[in-house]
Amino acid sequence: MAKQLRVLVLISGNGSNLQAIIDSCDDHLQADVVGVISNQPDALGLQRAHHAEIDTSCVIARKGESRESYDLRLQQRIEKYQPELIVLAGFMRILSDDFVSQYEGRMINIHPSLLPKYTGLNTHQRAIDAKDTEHGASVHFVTPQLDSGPVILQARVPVYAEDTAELLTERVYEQEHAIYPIVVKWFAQGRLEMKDNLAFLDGELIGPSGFAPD
Ligand SMILES: Nc1nc2c(c(=O)[nH]1)N[C@@H](CN(C=O)c1ccc(C(=O)N[C@@H](CCC(=O)O)C(=O)O)cc1)CN2
Ligand SMILES: NCC(=O)N[C@@H]1O[C@H](COP(=O)([O-])[O-])[C@@H](O)[C@H]1O
Repeated sequence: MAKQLRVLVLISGNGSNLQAIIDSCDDHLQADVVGVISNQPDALGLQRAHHAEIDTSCVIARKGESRESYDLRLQQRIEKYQPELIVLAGFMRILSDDFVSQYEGRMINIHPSLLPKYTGLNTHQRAIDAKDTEHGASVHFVTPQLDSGPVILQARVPVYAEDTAELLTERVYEQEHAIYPIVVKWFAQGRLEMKDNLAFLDGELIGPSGFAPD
């Protein structure tokens, strides 16, 4: 069997993106999810990991705990898994600069918007309120500035006049579940890297809207 990339997934909730990555892990993806860490003990994603016989762990914020203190505990837990790639999959905590610097270039996130539009939260409702006709999802490298790391791959969906945030969320989810495993595979194949806050696939610079096939 080809060498499998050691992937650690951080979650906070449902875990549908985690599930998409688990479902795509085989020789084809050349990656193994070696662990799942949640900051929420009741995250459904933990049950998904357990069902897939993947080791799980929780790092729960303590009352009044500083961001840096939490992140140090998170880092200590992460190191037990010796991951080669860290995948944020609905991980709903802003990570401190020191933490990000430890993993920059081997930590990715999926965000439910066409970055750089709509960083932060509540992206689907914001797109509807703005009467956008297009929305989507972005996979990007994680950098200290929130949702501002170099974009790797995007997927676009139409926004309809009658859309609710729930309808749009489901439409975006379908695309998220398609693109995240692709990016994990690219990383597993050694084709993806981040240099000088830019993303490269096969040595070619990836543009601001992500990889665009010829
Ligand atoms: N330093 C970075 N940290 C994180 C990044 C990043 O690019 N750089 N990506 C985010 C993921 N994310 C959106 O994709 C995101 C997660 C969380 C928040 C946020 O405002 N969190 C609040 C708490 C919100 C809550 O508990 O519901 C907070 O941490 O204070 C915004 C965007 C992951 N981290
Ligand atoms: N800013 C981070 C953020 O909003 N991420 C979003 O959280 C959801 C997690 O769903 P999941 O737990 O079912 O994968 C996904 O839609 C992801 O794009």
